[in-house]
Amino acid sequence: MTGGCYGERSARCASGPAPCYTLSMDPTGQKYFTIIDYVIFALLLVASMAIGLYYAFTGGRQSTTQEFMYADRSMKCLPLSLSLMATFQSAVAIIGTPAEVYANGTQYWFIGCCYILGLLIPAHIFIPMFYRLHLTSVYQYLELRFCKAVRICGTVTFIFQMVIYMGVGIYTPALALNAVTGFHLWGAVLATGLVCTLYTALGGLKAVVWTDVFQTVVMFTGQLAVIIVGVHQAGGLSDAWVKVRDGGRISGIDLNPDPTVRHTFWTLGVGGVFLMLSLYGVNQAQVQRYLSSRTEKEAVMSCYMVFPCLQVALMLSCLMGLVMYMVLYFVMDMLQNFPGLPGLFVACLFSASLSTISSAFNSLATVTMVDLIKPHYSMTEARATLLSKMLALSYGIICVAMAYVVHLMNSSVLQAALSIFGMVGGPLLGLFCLGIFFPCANSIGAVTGLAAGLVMAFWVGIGGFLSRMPSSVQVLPFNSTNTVCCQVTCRSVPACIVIPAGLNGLYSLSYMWYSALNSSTVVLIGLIISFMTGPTKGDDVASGTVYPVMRTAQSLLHKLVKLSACCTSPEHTVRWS
Ligand SMILES: O=C(O)CCCC[C@@H]1SC[C@@H]2NC(=O)N[C@@H]21
Ligand code: NA
Repeated sequence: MTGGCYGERSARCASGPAPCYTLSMDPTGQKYFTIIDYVIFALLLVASMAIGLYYAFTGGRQSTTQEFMYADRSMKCLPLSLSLMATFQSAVAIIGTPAEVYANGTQYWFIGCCYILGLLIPAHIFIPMFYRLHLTSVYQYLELRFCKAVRICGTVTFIFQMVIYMGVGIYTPALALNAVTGFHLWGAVLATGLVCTLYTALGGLKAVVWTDVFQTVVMFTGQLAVIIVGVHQAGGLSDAWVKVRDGGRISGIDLNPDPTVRHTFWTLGVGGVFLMLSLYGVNQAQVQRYLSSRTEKEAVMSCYMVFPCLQVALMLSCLMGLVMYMVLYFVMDMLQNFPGLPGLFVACLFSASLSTISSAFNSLATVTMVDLIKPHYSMTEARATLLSKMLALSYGIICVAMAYVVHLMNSSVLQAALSIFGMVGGPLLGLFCLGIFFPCANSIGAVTGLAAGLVMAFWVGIGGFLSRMPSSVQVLPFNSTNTVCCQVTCRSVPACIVIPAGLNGLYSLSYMWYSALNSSTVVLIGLIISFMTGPTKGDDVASGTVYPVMRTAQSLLHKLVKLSACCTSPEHTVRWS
């Protein structure tokens, strides 16, 4: 955990920029739950389970895949918008964002600017297209536009991305809880994984959406409670503001165009648009929610309504970073005098985690069934539904195993989660953009482009990670290249990786540009290969699978010209006599 201090005041705290809170702790440095905290935490799990069971034994009792995967396409925009927001608002955001704001100031808050285009483009391009194609999975689009091989590549890439992401999602809150309260790490992982797997496998998408709604309420309540108590403890709003301002936490807008600077308005506001498109435009978990809407209009409305939800979530997370100086340690100490509040905050943490990994299980089971199994094996509806439930169960087990992998990785959670999206979500976004905006792109170009995007993603992502590892590597200056040699600390024989100076620029690219870089790589390589192997003819493309960029641009231009003409025509000009 970054920042902050506990135990007796350390030298750094005395002189550090941020005021420190000396927490009275027992020698093991942990705070303990009171009984009411455990009750609140348990209530969250029981309530989530109850919602899952309710949808397992009511309505169609989850007896068809249409109900299990798409809630019989009966969902309304309000629950959907909360569920869309909750799906990618996990414990990583609840813990990582406040820690980010505390450690580096409020620059990260500018990521809110990318939500505008990041939701408008899905609402007006991706959702109408996917909805009118009556897709059963977003990867079915790839078969319609290209061929089955491209669909399978997209599906496998998505599975890879979400399996890693849900490992981070389930591990983060358990680690935080263990670090602060001594709660058994794997006990929390298993409890979360078990409850989540059961209500997802039994209740289907309806259960996932409605538990997301309930968990969002718990999430916001928990964060709000901590902020209110935190401001109160700091002596009220004005004192809190003074502490925060004097602590240098408020950052102005940073317009530095340098793409290697980690967080600027450009990396967050522009690079973030590509991140949002990869999540809210083409990610199966979100597209599945758009497709479960009663009408296309409800789906578009639910996308619009995500905007305020995300802004509130971002504001609460950033305010927590400002008001508290150590997310969990501080919470446990500050709330210690308010029995039940530590439990509420931990319930908030696990609500964020449950609402994310349940969406991951459900979307993974759907694409595995729809894209990988159903096209090859015909089976009765009952068997297909049972198999989907078994798949959700299996992904639950994989998720717990992934938590162990993440445990071994031990990197900063917020950046890890966002980097996964950039490294894997980016190429997928590029693949869909290649199909949707470039009619000339062909299947060979699509597959090659995706492969190039993934290679670029892992090369820059891992290269960047390695070149930033200060502890175990030492950069030895050479004339034109940097040799990065592992010291004896590396388990393997010290290997020397030669990084040409030019590449250093690429490796130090802000992780917030990964989505943009990787999606652009897919489009660029995809187009080059398509032209080299014979571009697709316009009329060979399946109808409804290409967005008419030129026609839309022309009609927009036409409207603008008409608008400006009518405003400047004589009968319309106001005479100022
Ligand atoms: O799982 C998490 O909470 C971390 C990933 C956040 C994904 C993106 S960041 C921009 C947008 N705002 C959110 O709260 N989630 C998405
Ligand atoms: Na969530």
